[in-house]
Amino acid sequence: MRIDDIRQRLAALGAKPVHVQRVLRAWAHALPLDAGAGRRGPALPQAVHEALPALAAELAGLARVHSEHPGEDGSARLLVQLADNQTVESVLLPRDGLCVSSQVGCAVGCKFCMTGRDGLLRQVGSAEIVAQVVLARARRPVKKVVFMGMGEPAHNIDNVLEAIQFLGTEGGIGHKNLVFSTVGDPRVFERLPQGPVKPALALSLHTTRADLRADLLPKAPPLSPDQLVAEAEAYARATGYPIQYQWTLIEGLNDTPEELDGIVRLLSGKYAIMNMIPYNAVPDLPYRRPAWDKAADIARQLHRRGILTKLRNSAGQDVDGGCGQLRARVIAGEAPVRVHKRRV
Ligand SMILES: C[S@@+](CC[C@H](N)C(=O)[O-])C[C@H]1O[C@@H](n2cnc3c(N)ncnc32)[C@H](O)[C@@H]1O
Ligand code: SF4
Repeated sequence: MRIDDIRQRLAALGAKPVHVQRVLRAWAHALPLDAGAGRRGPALPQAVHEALPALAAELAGLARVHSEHPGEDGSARLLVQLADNQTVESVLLPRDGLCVSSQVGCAVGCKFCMTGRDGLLRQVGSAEIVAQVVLARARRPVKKVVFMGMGEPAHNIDNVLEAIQFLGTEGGIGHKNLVFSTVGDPRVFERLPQGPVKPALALSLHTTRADLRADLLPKAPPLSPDQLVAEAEAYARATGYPIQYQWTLIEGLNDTPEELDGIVRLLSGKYAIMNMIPYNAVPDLPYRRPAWDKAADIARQLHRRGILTKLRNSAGQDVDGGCGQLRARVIAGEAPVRVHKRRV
């Protein structure tokens, strides 16, 4: 379901724009849909008022918690069941953040990512994206939303941008606290600068070598790392927020001295933060997580060479690392693993 469908249904019942906004704002903040109506503004038309219980039930059915898995770091991973029983993952992050999913599955097929293994199953509608925020807000405050869960937001850009625009207005989230995470796609560089709500951009770079990137991210658009950085830099300068480069650090693959030289060449002088996230191993895949000390040394070296670098663990990794792993385990009928790893 799209947010626009809800707007149109309310309008068909006689709701004026001010009523529609009031109902949607209440929803976005996990309040009863009639919260505030008649107190600080006009009462809702009778037909709208009468339709609210059914609408509330329908919106609640867009996303339900199938299971909840608290992590050691204050995060909690939610397996979220959509109305057609498909499931996606949302992660409640420490410090009022939320990671949401934009697709069930993903067509990019990154070789190291669990989400990409079965291809794309379906798009997540804009209302279903907001419903993940509403579910989270029923549990704790949400002041930042990152699109780093399952799926490639660029492949569902209309729904994702509709959700971003809504969250940045009625949803009350600061624009730079909405983070669009992508492998990089011409549609992103064309559409993001045009929107009234401009999110921050996280670019999953992973390597500075065009040949390795084409191999690891087989269905990502054929933009070279140099082209991606040039496009992203233009967006950073236009918005005033730095690009967050994502680098999933994989042992022996993109943790080499040549890659560090490549990063320095590509990102020196750029308005950028390099986020290095050691890989969470996925069963049956040949990729390995580097030792924490080695990852820390890489981050230090980059820092010394002038690249603002942060070494991070992905949140909730003790309750099933990279996005898509929890869903896969539950589908396979296995209990989520709990492993103890060093935290940042
Ligand atoms: C799941 S993707 C979703 C957003 C978008 N498709 C992208 O690739 O940026 C978000 C981030 O998770 C990372 N990721 C995927 N699998 C991972 C794993 N097993 N361990 C650590 N990071 C992983 C990706 O590299 C990407 O930077
Ligand atoms: S890392 Fe992102 S783009 Fe790649 S398969 Fe996973 S979800 Fe899709």
